[in-house]
Amino acid sequence: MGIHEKIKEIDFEMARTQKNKATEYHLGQLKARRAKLLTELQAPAKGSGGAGEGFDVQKYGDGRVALIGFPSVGKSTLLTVLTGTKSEAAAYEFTTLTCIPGVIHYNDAKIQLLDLPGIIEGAAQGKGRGRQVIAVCKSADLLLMVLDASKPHAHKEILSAELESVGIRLNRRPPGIYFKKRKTGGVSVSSTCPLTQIDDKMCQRVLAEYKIHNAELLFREDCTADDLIDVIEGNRRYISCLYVYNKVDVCSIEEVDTIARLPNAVPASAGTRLNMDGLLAGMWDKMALVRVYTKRVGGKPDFAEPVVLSQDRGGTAVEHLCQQIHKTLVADFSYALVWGRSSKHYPQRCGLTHVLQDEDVVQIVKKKVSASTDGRGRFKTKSDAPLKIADREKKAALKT
Ligand SMILES: Nc1nc2c(ncn2[C@@H]2O[C@H](COP(=O)(O)OP(=O)(O)OP(=O)(O)O)[C@@H](O)[C@H]2O)c(=O)[nH]1
Ligand SMILES: [K+]
Ligand SMILES: [Mg+2]
Repeated sequence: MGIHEKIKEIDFEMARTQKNKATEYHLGQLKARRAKLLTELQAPAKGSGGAGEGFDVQKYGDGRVALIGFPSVGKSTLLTVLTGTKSEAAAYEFTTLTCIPGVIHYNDAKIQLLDLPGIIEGAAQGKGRGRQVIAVCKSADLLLMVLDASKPHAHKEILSAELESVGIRLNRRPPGIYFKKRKTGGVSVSSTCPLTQIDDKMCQRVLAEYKIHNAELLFREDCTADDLIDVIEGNRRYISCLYVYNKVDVCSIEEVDTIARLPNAVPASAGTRLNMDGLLAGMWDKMALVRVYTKRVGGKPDFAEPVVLSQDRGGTAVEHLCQQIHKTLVADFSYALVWGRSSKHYPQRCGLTHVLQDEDVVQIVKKKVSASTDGRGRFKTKSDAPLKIADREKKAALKT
């Protein structure tokens, strides 16, 4: 029996099992079995390398945003409008067949936008170019799920379910569960809050499905069996998503108003350039990029080209700033002076762990390099330093 049939069989069994106290554990076990099969299904086919021909696009800029949606919802039109890179748009489905990259210049940052072929129900199981599209989505920092505002809103749920089934979690954080396998001692479950959706027995049944009989579990939230499965599987991608309801030019004012009130939703029309600013602003907020302006001793901050940090790409602490500037800077780091939203006083003297905020100005002070070392210290030759002091004394003597 193939994996698809096995999944279908489990779905059938889950559908016909009544939900009650007695079947609860059995259902939990089935969920785990299903999750395992889905993971198996995603394992790359033998011999295939990365995302596939036409989809291996190099990362560029400070963040990557992917356009995902059904065919002909206006993804390519949107790419062309936002980036100026032309991606063929037409009234027939599957106009786009590969991954087309463009760049958005916004708030001094460069954001890579990727146009992709339309995907359809069943994409997760390999329909159309589903697999390749999903692989690209997994590499993105933000997804723009493009929906046709004039079409049934159920499309959003169908697409979300497809992404869910390949381990992508939209607008969610990893569950607050500490999980560690042990050699002996059985399964120990503890929690820092009341658990209303899962108990010891359920944990044991789910773990047993993964042949784990010794483990420590600590719940920091009121989690479900699905959350536990996500943590055990460990391969989930937590990605932010904006729902772009395109083609609102053909909707009534009332419909646009309803859309605008939905969470994470942006009404827009790429064809008529409606609310492109709102879309860019929404994107910027979701990406939570942190622009840091560096400043040399005695100089002005470099406001032309910020170093852009993000939680999705490593982190936003001083340490991450140093790593982005130069690979040896962390080793040479003494302290940083920080002006801006993250500092309590101007400037604040900070260490490597200090978390920066958007538009902070930072001056990095390196450890004193001994004068005899190479050119990266303040003094090039041994004679430099004493000479400067002597100069200062000479000046002072002249003044008096
Ligand atoms: N009315 C209206 N039509 C639009 C809008 N944006 C795009 N279209 C039209 O919708 C059709 C599909 O646009 P595309 O940009 O090719 O859509 P796509 O999602 O890239 O399609 P595929 O690549 O085939 O998946 C084209 O005829 C566009 O002119 C819009 O805001 N309003
Ligand atoms: K199209
Ligand atoms: Mg297209």
